[in-house]
Amino acid sequence: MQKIAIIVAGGAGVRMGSATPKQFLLLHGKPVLQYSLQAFLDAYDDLKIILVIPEAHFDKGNQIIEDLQAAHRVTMVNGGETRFHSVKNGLAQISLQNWLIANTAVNKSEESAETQNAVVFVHDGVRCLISKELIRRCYEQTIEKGSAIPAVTATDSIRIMENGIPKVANRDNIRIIQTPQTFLSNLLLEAFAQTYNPLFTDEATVVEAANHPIFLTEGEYNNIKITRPADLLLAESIISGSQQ
Ligand SMILES: Nc1ccn([C@@H]2O[C@H](COP(=O)(O)OP(=O)(O)OP(=O)(O)O)[C@@H](O)[C@H]2O)c(=O)n1
Ligand SMILES: C[C@](O)(CO)[C@H](O)COP(=O)(O)O
Repeated sequence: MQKIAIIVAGGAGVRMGSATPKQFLLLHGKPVLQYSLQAFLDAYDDLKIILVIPEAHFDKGNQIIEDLQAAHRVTMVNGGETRFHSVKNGLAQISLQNWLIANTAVNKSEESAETQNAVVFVHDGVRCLISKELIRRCYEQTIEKGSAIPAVTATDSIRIMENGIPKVANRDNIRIIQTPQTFLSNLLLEAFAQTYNPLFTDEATVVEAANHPIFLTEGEYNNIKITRPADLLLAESIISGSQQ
């Protein structure tokens, strides 16, 4: 089935506190975002990427695409006000490019076009340690169940605040959610037609709000989201370890 990855890198990186948005900071001499793109390009030869970044940084995006020699596989679009709006901009590109239309004309007088399903991955550009194995696991499960949301179990003790009181939670029941959140395109396109709700923190919440179940799959502890300066140091040391 057709494979499309929407890599969202449209944020400002406020928590990182750096003038350059974190997706463009260097990790062992290469931008964080470059690692994320590379993993998807390597996972499947026939996968296309929609890269969502702020228009003001298109020059940086173009440089990354050139360094990866991937201009024929990557389309760049502008970011939105929130992550939800950035994903929506990416999804709009799928329709604009007619990627889901298969021409099934039997003869010229009876031309008809059929909409096909694709597998769409939505990935945080700043989860730069994503593995090919996880991408492939998400693809396989999506074909089988319609979605794949990577998740890992909690390793810290967890408490939930209830009216200001920290109540202990059974951490065995907690799952920490990652990306790539992966869906059949018809499910995702329908869900993203909804009006924005601030409770939409990821694609799974959007799809559930459209009354569709979502299915978790095993995530990876190394698949961290670069959010604060310490995450950058951790990623650097994980990459150093994997190169030895
Ligand atoms: N309007 C937005 C906001 C976020 N993102 C992307 O969504 C991913 C996860 O978001 P987060 O870590 O929150 O990134 P920022 O919004 O940049 O960080 P912060 O909240 O600290 O400003 C990142 O790859 C980010 O670039 C996006 O594409 N468009
Ligand atoms: C999508 C996500 O990475 C799943 O864990 C997360 O919800 C993004 O949150 P952020 O606050 O926008 O970084």
